[in-house]
Amino acid sequence: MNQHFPATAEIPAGTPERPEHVVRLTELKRRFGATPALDGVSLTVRKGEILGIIGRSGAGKSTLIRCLNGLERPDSGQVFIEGREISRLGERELQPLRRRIGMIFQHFNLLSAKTVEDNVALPLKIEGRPEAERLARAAELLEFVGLSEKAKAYPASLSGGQKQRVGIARALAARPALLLSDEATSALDPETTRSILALLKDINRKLGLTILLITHEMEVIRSIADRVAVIDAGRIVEEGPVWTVFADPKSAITQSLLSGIRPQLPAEIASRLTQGAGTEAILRIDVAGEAARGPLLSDLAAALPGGFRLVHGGIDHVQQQPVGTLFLAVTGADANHLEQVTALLRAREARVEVLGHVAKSV
Ligand SMILES: Nc1ncnc2c1ncn2[C@@H]1O[C@H](COP(=O)(O)OP(=O)(O)OP(=O)(O)O)[C@@H](O)[C@H]1O
Repeated sequence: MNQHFPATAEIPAGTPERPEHVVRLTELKRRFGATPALDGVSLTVRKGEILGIIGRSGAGKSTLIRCLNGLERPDSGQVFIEGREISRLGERELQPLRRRIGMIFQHFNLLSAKTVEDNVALPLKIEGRPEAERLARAAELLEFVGLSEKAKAYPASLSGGQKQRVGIARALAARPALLLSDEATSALDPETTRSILALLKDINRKLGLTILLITHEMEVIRSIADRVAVIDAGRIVEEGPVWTVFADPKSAITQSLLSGIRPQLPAEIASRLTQGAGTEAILRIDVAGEAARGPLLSDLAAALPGGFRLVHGGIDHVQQQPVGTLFLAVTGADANHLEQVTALLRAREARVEVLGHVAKSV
């Protein structure tokens, strides 16, 4: 049942597709009138990984998904699914390829007139599988998502989290190569979101299934993604392992998307900052990985005879790596002192910025 599409003659010579690339997009462009919904997107999703694509409303996420499942044709560029170029295929040739992508949606998209087990078995019915096989697979999947007792229930009697579990079971029914999650937790409360994300992580680990996660929430990326690609105005503006992007976001849009979950200078201090000298200098220090494992604060204490106070911040863990931001108020440090401290921190691969001064103790 777990069929793989053979390499085809349609793959241009000289660009051998690599089996570890479940999805590969090259310079994808799609314009609606004057709006470039996709403006040259190149991206790969590697076998077994969870790739998160994050962007604000209008960034191009839906257009990207529609190009991936062949509902939208790009103006230019290519979409490879398991090594097969799909962007020019006709509807009939697309059908079996679409089945290689299991999708879950924000509003679950279950059929209300069908029972839970029939919803789960639907992709197999479409494939023409015999009933006994369909029901056995549905039972297996409902057990996996923890909903065996709901097999005969109808979607209306389920909670949002349960509906999404059914959606996930249905997406897995035909043993896809890729699970595509389109804002799958956006309609759920925080606790249910956590349990659905934990289930997706479990699916990735236990089944080795590749997951492409589309979201506008950094918390979702932080929880389960291995890699993140940030999309803005139809372009991938930043891409990398989640913890490195969290530790050192390069683009303004990534910084802005992270502002809700990374420590920020408290507004009451920010409003009192001046660039002239004052009694206390306010420093922002960003550390990650090895730099966050060293005795940074005791080194700082030794270098700052006037002392300092931690006014805000902390160390978080992203992909088991420490990633932290600290805001310090440094007392009695002249420009010379601050330069020495800055050099010391940079030597330890911390990023440091003197944000300004405050006239009084904060
Ligand atoms: N069929 C269409 N006709 C005209 N403009 C479109 C069409 N589809 C998308 N767009 C435009 O393309 C841009 C990208 O839209 P898209 O829906 O892909 O973004 P998105 O990131 O999915 O946004 P959201 O999170 O709000 O769904 C937007 O400016 C949108 O208005």
